[in-house]
Amino acid sequence: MKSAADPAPRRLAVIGAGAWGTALALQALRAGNDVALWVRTAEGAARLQGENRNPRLPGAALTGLRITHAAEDALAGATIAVLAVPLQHLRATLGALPPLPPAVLVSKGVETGTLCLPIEVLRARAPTLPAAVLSGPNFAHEVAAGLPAAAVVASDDAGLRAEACERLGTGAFRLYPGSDPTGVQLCGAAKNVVAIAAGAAMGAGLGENARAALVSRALAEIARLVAALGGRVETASGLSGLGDLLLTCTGTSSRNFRLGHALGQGSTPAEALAASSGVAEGAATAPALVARARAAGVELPVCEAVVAVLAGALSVPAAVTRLLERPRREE
Ligand SMILES: NC(=O)c1ccc[n+]([C@@H]2O[C@H](COP(=O)([O-])OP(=O)(O)OC[C@H]3O[C@@H](n4cnc5c(N)ncnc54)[C@H](O)[C@@H]3O)[C@@H](O)[C@H]2O)c1
Ligand SMILES: O=P(O)(O)OC[C@H](O)CO
Repeated sequence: MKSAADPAPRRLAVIGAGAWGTALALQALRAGNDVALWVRTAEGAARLQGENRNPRLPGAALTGLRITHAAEDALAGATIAVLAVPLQHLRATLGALPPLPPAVLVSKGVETGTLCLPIEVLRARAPTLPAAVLSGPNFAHEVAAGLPAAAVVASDDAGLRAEACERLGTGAFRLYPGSDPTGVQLCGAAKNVVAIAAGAAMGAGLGENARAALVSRALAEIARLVAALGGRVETASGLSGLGDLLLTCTGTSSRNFRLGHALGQGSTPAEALAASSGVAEGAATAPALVARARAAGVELPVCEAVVAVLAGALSVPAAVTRLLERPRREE
């Protein structure tokens, strides 16, 4: 029973009610927060309130969440905002929100055109707001179900990363504080592109050996990119790098893997994108990631192959041939 001495639960707002925002809202509730979940449209909010379930998360009841379309209500009194909209919509969403409390960004990707990472998109709106990124091998439906999982919460702000780990973590959802937000964001963006490549390899029937080789070489290119852009090489072998590559390049729940699989089986990019359910962030991120890497003088052969396939400039078999014919260097 709650005693008079128990502090009131602290408020936390989740902005975005896709699969991941909803799963994290449920997770924040389990961790003891008073949670508001902001839904983009009034119709969407009414549907979630009425049905007490999110169609993107079969089986997860939303009991206990305050679901609202009013951003002022969602953010009133909140001491942390979890920003969970797809990266390509983050800038527009932020532009329509009232002032934010310290933010935890959970989108993975690089913005088209600006080539910004999530925290850089936030900086355009709130230049000095404390910000963290949460990333790791996390399928939303498993986190929503309370199954064991881990992620890193990385920030330059030691107070925020500690608070976010405490406010969003539980025994089953193990959050590690980290101090390399640049590396974590690059790993989270790149793994979605690599998952498209892995899916394509499997869809084309190239076999398990080919996938393992592809993912290992992709890990090397991610580590080079992280180092070139000021992150730490070790981050690539952590939860946001190797951990998420393992999940997304092998788990058939991955939308990015499924998109690649369809390409490998012979769908055109337009057909594969039209058939994909939810947001496969790797598709929009691939050209932006490659452009950002090129600007830093870094070559990303696997990601560049994905860009060419998605643009319809190269078939999956031709992309494989191109990768196999590259001059060999020492590993
Ligand atoms: N689903 C996962 O398992 C998972 C896990 C970790 C990270 N992520 C990341 O979280 C982010 C959100 O993914 P998700 O899986 O929750 O998305 P989703 O595919 O479940 O839902 C898409 C969301 O985007 C919203 N949306 C559509 N058009 C919009 C617009 N114009 N402006 C603003 N919002 C719009 C929809 O309302 C919906 O809430 C992505 O960056 C993804 O990479 C997802
Ligand atoms: O379904 P995907 O490919 O967007 O992957 C979801 C998460 O990013 C996995 O960590």
